[in-house]
Amino acid sequence: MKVAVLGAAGGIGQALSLLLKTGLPAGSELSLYDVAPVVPGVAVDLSHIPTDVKVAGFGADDLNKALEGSDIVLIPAGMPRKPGMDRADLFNVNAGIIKTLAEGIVASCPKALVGIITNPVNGTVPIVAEVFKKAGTYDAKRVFGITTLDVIRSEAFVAELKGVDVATVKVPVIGGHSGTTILPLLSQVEGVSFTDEEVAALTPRIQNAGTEVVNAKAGGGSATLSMGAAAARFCMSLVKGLQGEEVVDYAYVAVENGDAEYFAHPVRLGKNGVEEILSYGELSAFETKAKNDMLETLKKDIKEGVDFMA
Ligand SMILES: NC(=O)C1=CN([C@@H]2O[C@H](COP(=O)(O)OP(=O)(O)OC[C@H]3O[C@@H](n4cnc5c(N)ncnc54)[C@H](O)[C@@H]3O)[C@@H](O)[C@H]2O)C=CC1
Ligand SMILES: O=C([O-])CC(=O)C(=O)O
Repeated sequence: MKVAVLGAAGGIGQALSLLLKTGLPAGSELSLYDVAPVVPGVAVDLSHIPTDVKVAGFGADDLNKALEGSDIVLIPAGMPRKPGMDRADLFNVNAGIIKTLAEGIVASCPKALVGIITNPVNGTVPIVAEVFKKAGTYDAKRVFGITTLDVIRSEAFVAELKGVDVATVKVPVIGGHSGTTILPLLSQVEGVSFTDEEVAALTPRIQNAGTEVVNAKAGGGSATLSMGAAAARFCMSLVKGLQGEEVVDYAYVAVENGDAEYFAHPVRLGKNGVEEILSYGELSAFETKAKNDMLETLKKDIKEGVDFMA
């Protein structure tokens, strides 16, 4: 199994790479790529951890070498937010970065499963899909926007609020990955119930959790450690799927006849990436309204990504 991390020298990239060095199956290869000159050092540093995962670092000119033969490519490359910015404000800077990296994937590992972390995820995922379509290598089953951070935050906040063991909490989160497009389905959380007031307070807390971190870091970036943990967890789901295990996880994927062209759903993962897009089930009246209210924003975000490549 070869996993490439593009943007590996950044805040997310380093945390994620550490978790993959200690968590990938024995015999795996971890390929670290970044334009920052520190990346070979990150690889050397990680290589001193005694696990059976081989690490190599690749600088700016070696994207193709970094990607060659990759089964999974995770992309946390690009600029993070500062206080006062929305994720959408990152589009102009990050769209070009994502396009270049997607072109590298076309050239070097067109069959890889690709997990996109770079914001705004609502728009960067369509860019990657459009690059692959242009090249004739697009397979909707292999392209994922990673929304796992919304899921793990929901688990943490629900466990905290209800005083239950966090290991037992499962919270479906659908939609997109910014503001109101993030829709946690609290009505479907098993074993606990919420008052209307709790739903009305917890839903926006989950939706604004990224901003909570951005403000607390006071200009020093956005979530990196929790995102590293989230991306590592999602990567392990992809790995298990590739190894033939049946896994269900949440991700922002292309859906036919869905709420929008891309929408986070529960998906059954397997050897080809998405084996099946599962229904998100029944929504409460609160969730139905929240979903209907956010679709215009989500569709606009998606269109921005598609138009960038037109
Ligand atoms: N999907 C999600 O839930 C989340 C997404 N993010 C997003 O992830 C991205 C990265 O965030 P951080 O790691 O905090 O930023 P960072 O600034 O710490 O790291 C970004 C890295 O990307 C590298 N980079 C820039 N252009 C590149 C290129 N063309 N090729 C390869 N590497 C390149 C930089 O050199 C840097 O090392 C941001 O866009 C942020 O908004 C952040 C948190 C959660
Ligand atoms: O809020 C941000 O800019 C980073 C992010 O996507 C998150 O933490 O969910």
